[in-house]
Amino acid sequence: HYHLGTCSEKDIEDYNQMTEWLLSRTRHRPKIAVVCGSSLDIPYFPVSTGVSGILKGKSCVFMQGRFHLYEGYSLCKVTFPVGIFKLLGVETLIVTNASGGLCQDFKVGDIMLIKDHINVPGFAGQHPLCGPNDERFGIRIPCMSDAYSKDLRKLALDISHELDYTNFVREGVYCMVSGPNFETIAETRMLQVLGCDSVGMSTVLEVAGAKHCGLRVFGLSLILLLYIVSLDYSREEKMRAEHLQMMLNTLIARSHQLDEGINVN
Ligand SMILES: O=P(O)(O)O[C@H]1O[C@H](CO)[C@@H](O)[C@H]1O
Ligand code: HPA
Repeated sequence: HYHLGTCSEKDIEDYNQMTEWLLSRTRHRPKIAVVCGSSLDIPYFPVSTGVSGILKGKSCVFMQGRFHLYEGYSLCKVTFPVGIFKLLGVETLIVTNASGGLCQDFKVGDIMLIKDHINVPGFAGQHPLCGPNDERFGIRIPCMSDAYSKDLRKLALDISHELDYTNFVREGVYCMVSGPNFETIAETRMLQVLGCDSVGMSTVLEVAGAKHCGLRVFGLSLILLLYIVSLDYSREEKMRAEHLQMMLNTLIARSHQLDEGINVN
């Protein structure tokens, strides 16, 4: 059932059943959940599959692929896995995605640590937390100003130094659009003006859900393509200013022609 809007009684029942089902089938009690976007593939896994296991000594649950709004899933469905993670006892959510670079300093292949986001569907009322608040998960109006854990970002930056990755690890603001088309040039310019460093069609809804239920969030975005619409108009502006001045001067210089014309008529 595809609907945009809040969770129904049935969805809440789904949460409980799914959690029970998962807990009964694995001895793992993961504290970390990883949503693998297009940038991170678990080999041999069909789309939107979950798996839990031990990675580097830590019990983790992974989700291969995710639900996107543009696929027709409801907002509730998109954030459903996050609620499940919470009920499973997860404390930290790691989200990854592939996005288009808007920041002029970025290069294709850069890894952007997400420091903040802009929720474009949210501006249009398409927000997974709209509707009656599910108190099991969190408060009615959650704070979103510190959605991406500062500590985890600091740790990631330290690690990028240790690994000698600093020339391609960046930090930036991720913007979610609903898709499914890539952005027009005018939209790209708009997003750049709004302070977005990259744009994609996911992640933000999951993060809003995660923040609502008190998960610590860390986000990584792989820059897959670059929008090369330059915002640097300074040279052109200068040229145009000269041209404008020239036009004005010429107009004034020739204005007698107009007067003469009027006089003639
Ligand atoms: O964000 P993930 O899931 O990585 O997917 C990204 O890749 C798709 C576009 O190629 C869009 O869905 C975009 O959001
Ligand atoms: O350029 C993009 N725009 C939106 N979504 C994307 N996902 C990967 N790249 C992009």
